Amino acid sequence: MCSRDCCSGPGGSNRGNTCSDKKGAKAGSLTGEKIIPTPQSLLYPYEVIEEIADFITKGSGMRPKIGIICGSGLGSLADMIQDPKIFEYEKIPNFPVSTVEGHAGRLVVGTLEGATVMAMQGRFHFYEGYPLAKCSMPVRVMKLCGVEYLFATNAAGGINPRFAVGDIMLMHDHVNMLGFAGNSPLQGPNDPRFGPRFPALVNSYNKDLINKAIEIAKAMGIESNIHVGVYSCLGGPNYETIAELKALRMMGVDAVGMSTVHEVITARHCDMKVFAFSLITNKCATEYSDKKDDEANHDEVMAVAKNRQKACCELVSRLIREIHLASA
Ligand SMILES: O=P(O)(O)O[C@H]1O[C@H](CO)[C@@H](O)[C@H]1O
Ligand SMILES: Nc1nc2[nH]cnc2c(=O)[nH]1
Repeated sequence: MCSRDCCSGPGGSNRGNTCSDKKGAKAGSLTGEKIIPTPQSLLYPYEVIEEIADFITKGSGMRPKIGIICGSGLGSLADMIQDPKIFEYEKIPNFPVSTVEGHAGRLVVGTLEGATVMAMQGRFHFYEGYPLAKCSMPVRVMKLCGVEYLFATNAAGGINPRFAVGDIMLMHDHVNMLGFAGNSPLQGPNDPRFGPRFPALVNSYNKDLINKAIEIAKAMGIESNIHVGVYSCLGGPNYETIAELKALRMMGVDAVGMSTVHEVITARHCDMKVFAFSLITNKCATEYSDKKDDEANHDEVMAVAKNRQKACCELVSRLIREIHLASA
C-alpha cells in the first residue's frame, strides 16, 4: 500500500494518475468514504495540464511568451490581441467555466506589439466554489505553453487613503489572507516538474517591470494616478467590513480584492516573471458612517474598469512592447 499523502488515508484521491508506488491501493478505499477530500495539487496532475497546453499550442500554432489575466471589467486587454485565436473555456478539455459578470470565459492567443501572448478573458475565483489550485491551474497551462512572463490584473478596493478611484496600483508585494487561513494552490504533494516544495516569495513582483511601468506611466502623463503598493486577497464574495478594512490597513495593505495572489504564487512556483496591477475601482471606507456611497458594489467596479480600460490597455501594451524589443 502506498504510504504517501497522495493515496493513503482520508486525503487520498489520486484518480490513478500520479502515484509511482505500484502497490498503491485504490484511492480512498481505506475508509470507505464516499466523499474524499482531494489534495489541491492532485486536482490537475502534470499530464492533464500538458494535455490542455498541447490543445492550445496545437490549436493556435503558437507558443506564447507572455500570459495576461484580465481582471473584472478589463477584458479589453485581450481585445488588443492581433490575429486572435479564441478558445471558449467550455471547449477546452478539463477547463473550468467563468461564472462572474465581467469575465467572458475565453482564452485569446495571438500577438501584441510583436510579442506572442495568451490572455485569459475571465479568471476563476475561490468564491465561485473552485479550490485555489483550480483557480490558478491556467497559470500552469501558460507555463507549459511556453509563457515566461505573467501579467495579472485585477479590480480592487483602495484602502490607502491616498488612492483615488481610477488610479492604478502596481503590485510590489501581497498579503495572502487565504494563506494565513491555511489555504494554498500548492497544497498537497509537490510535483517538482512545476517547481520546488518550498518556493520563496520575496521578490515575487519583478522590479524591472515595475520600474519600466512607472517610466511608461510618466510618458503617458498619468504618473499622478500610479502607485506602487501591497495587495491582499480575501476569499469573498462579500466585500469587507469596516473592522476588516481597518485591520488590513494596519497590516500595510493598500488595496484589497479576491484574486491574483494564488495566481502569482503558482507563477512564482514555476519560475515565471510576474507583473501585476490593481485598478482601484472603489475607495474602501475605514471609518464607520451611514453613507450608502461607502458600500462597494460590482456594478461600480465594472463601470470604473470600463472608464479606465484605455489607460490600462496602453500601459500593458507599451510594457509588452518593451519586453519584446529587449528580447528581440
Ligand atoms: O479580482 P478581479 O477578478 O479583477 O475582480 C474583483 O472584482 C470582483 C468584485 O467586484 C471580485 O471578483 C474581485 O476579485
Ligand atoms: N475584496 C474586494 N474586492 C474588490 N474588488 C473590487 N473592489 C473590491 C473591494 O472593495 N473589496
